[in-house]
Amino acid sequence: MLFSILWLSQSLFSYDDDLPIVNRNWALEPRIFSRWRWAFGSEKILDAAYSKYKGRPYRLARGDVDIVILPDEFIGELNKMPQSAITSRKILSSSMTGYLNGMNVLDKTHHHFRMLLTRGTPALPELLPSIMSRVQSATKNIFPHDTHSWTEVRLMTQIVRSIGQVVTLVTLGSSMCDNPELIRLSCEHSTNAFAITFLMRLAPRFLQPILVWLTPFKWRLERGWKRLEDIVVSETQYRKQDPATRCKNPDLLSWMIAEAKTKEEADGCTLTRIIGSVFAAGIWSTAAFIAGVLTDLAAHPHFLTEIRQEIRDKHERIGGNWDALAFNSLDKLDSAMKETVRFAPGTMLVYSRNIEEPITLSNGLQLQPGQTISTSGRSRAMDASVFCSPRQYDALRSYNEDLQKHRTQPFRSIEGKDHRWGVGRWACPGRNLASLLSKVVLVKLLDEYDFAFKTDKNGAMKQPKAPIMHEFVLMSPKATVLVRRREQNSGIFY
Ligand code: HEM
Repeated sequence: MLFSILWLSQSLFSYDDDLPIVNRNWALEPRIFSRWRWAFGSEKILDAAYSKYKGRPYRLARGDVDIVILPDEFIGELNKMPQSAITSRKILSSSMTGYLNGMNVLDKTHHHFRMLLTRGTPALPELLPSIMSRVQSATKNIFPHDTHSWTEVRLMTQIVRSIGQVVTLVTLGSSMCDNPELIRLSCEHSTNAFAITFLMRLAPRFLQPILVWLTPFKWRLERGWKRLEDIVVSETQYRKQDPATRCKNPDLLSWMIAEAKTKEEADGCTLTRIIGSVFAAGIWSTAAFIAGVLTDLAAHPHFLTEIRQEIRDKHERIGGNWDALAFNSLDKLDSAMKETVRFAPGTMLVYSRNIEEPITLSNGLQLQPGQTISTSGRSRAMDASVFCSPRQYDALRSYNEDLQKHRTQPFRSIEGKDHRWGVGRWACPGRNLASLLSKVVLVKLLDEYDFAFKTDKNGAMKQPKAPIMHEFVLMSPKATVLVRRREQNSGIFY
């Protein structure tokens, strides 16, 4: 009898598509085990699955959801599917526990996505001088001036503030982004939203709505949402009274009001949620990425010297007048950026999508509505048949491999061999901003400062590494480095 019940339940909880299942030991295993194994061992799980099933689809039990992980070859045919058949909305928001931190607005709209790409990207040259002046003053205020001794700093804490100000500039405009309260709010918002995701993904879904209130992050986040709503709703009302003149500024809020197609798209509360979600998506990821490039280069001084020289030569050639073209023609720095993101990609699972209509892939695999698919960007980035000696850091890998290709597929491009921005129609809409902004910050910091690491008792350098939790790879807020202003720098002044 017991065996019959077990057999029946096992059959009910199994799939009938014969895909191998990874990270679940038996069909009835409580999902919490998969959650915890994934939270703390995702890198090993993906590596083991890739060596076993390379080139074949498999099903990954993440604990919160079962995801069909597809090999790269299928991305091309999936990209050709209509938007009604495959979408990124729900899975992005549920992976970020949007139902707990308010990012579930991403379920309902793609208005911000369109605006960031179709309005934000073309506006970058116009926005660049404002971005540069904010980075200039933030650097002066945040980083030490002493050229003789080293100061220990929490790298992320410093960089996040600068990035928070620029993302606020792009989302709310120059009239609002210098408000210290708003800068603090944007940074804290991003931190609290991620903290909730990281912690709550450890708990079963039914307990999350209760447990989340036991964390300080939820209370802080809710206070932040309230304050952000006050600011954004009143600003929205003000701009809506006269969109022709008050929505002329190049910022996300203005574009979204001016080009809203429905009443809801221009609603102050919806816009608050969208702005908050863009803070969460853009600030921490960009700051962590910049911190990663700096520490990688500091740990490999021969690359750092070469890249500094490239910056210095460019500075002289352009007579100190940095513009988008100058930033985008730093080939060696661009190559180092690709290499850092290959090791620390923000998220190891990319191209996560929900299936909305039945799809049959060219290998005969049937994808059903309600299923979730993804690809393992991490496995590709560490595949020796894609990247030679993949576990070795080589800042000039892309530059030396094929300079022509490196230039036609720079860091900001979605055409690269790895999937740093995701793939296809729904790849990261902030990629052009993230790339340009990172270069503005890196040019200034690499030229003007030296970075070093503390040593342990054996004298070995302690380079801070981005820890991995769940599928996320992000530099810790507690990571510290030693910083010293360089006596000999090019005097780059934005
Ligand atoms: C180095 C920094 C960044 C990295 C590595 C990064 C990477 C990614 C990735 C991999 C995705 C998922 C794409 C997919 O599923 O195919 C994504 C989504 C997203 N990113 Fe970024 N991103 C960065 C910076 C930014 C910035 C600066 C912004 C905005 C100002 C931004 C806004 C977004 C948004 C809104 C989404 C969700 C898109 C949706 O609703 O479907 N990101 N990002």
